Amino acid sequence: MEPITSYPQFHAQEDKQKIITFLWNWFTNNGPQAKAVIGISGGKDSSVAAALCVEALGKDRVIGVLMPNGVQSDIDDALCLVKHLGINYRIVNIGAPFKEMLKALQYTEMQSSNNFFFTVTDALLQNLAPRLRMAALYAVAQGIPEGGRVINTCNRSEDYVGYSTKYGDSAGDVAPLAAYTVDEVLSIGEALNLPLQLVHKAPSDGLCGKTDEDNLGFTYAMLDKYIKTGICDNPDTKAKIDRLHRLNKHKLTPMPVVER
Ligand SMILES: Nc1ncnc2c1ncn2[C@@H]1O[C@H](COP(=O)(O)OP(=O)(O)OC[C@H]2O[C@@H]([n+]3cccc(C(=O)O)c3)[C@H](O)[C@@H]2O)[C@@H](O)[C@H]1O
Ligand SMILES: Nc1ncnc2c1ncn2[C@@H]1O[C@H](COP(=O)(O)OP(=O)(O)OP(=O)(O)O)[C@@H](O)[C@H]1O
Repeated sequence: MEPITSYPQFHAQEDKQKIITFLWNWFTNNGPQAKAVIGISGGKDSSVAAALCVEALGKDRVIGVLMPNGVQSDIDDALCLVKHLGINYRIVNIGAPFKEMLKALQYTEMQSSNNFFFTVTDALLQNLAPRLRMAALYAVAQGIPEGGRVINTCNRSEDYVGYSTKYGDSAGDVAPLAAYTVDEVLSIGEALNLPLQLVHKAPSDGLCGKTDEDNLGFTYAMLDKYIKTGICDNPDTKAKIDRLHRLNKHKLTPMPVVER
């Protein structure tokens, strides 16, 4: 995905319908009885992705999984969404496994030696919760008698700069939003008549208390414009976006293998 000058036209209603048809076709070919299993954070991406699955498959084939890490201050937003959509949901709290894994890693840190130094960093911990959520989603999908398929909720803007945890929230069986930038996802959310407080909630990783835009150091408006037009008014921001894109390309490509 490079910035492109001939970016595809976008019409919220038409693209909404396009994704719904895509999901219907994908499930028909890859799990005609299967349910869509989706992590519901209460933010816009999971809300929009879940609503699209409901439109494509009907509410009885969509399972919301709420996965607080201990206590989640905005869990009411996730509950609001599942109730708005009328989908079945379960709460799988990742707090205990997170703590146990942290303990095991801290023990590994204590064993650090000159020839194997290891520290439990904030960055490492921030990616641990998304990976535990991925494990929970695949477990739920496998435990459903009809089978489940895990819905990836990443959008094009996040993917462009690698703003996701590899094999964490970047995982999934199908990615309905990956062709759409953040502003387009917002418009699709509005076209789906989702509660505005969810669609317009400031995106945050739910990991370190900062918004995505604080973490990235630029706004999604700037990023979206750059992806669509190749134009970035601020040279420092352009350099930052280009750098993140280059460094994170590995998240979007299949694992390299030896050619024989
Ligand atoms: N060149 C390369 N080729 C192949 N693999 C490469 C690689 N460079 C790193 N790697 C591998 O990738 C790993 C690093 O990737 P990763 O573990 O993902 O970690 P990383 O990219 O460092 O961090 C993920 C970023 O995404 C943000 N995030 C995560 C989850 C959700 C959201 C959200 O708001 O939606 C945001 C998070 O705040 C953080 O800024 C390395 O440890 C290494 O294993
Ligand atoms: N507490 C949670 N419970 C359930 N799923 C979660 C939770 N946190 C994150 N997820 C899942 O991981 C995805 C990425 O989450 P994250 O909060 O990091 O950022 P996001 O890309 O802004 O998504 P969203 O807009 O849905 O919050 C979410 O879309 C959701 O599917």
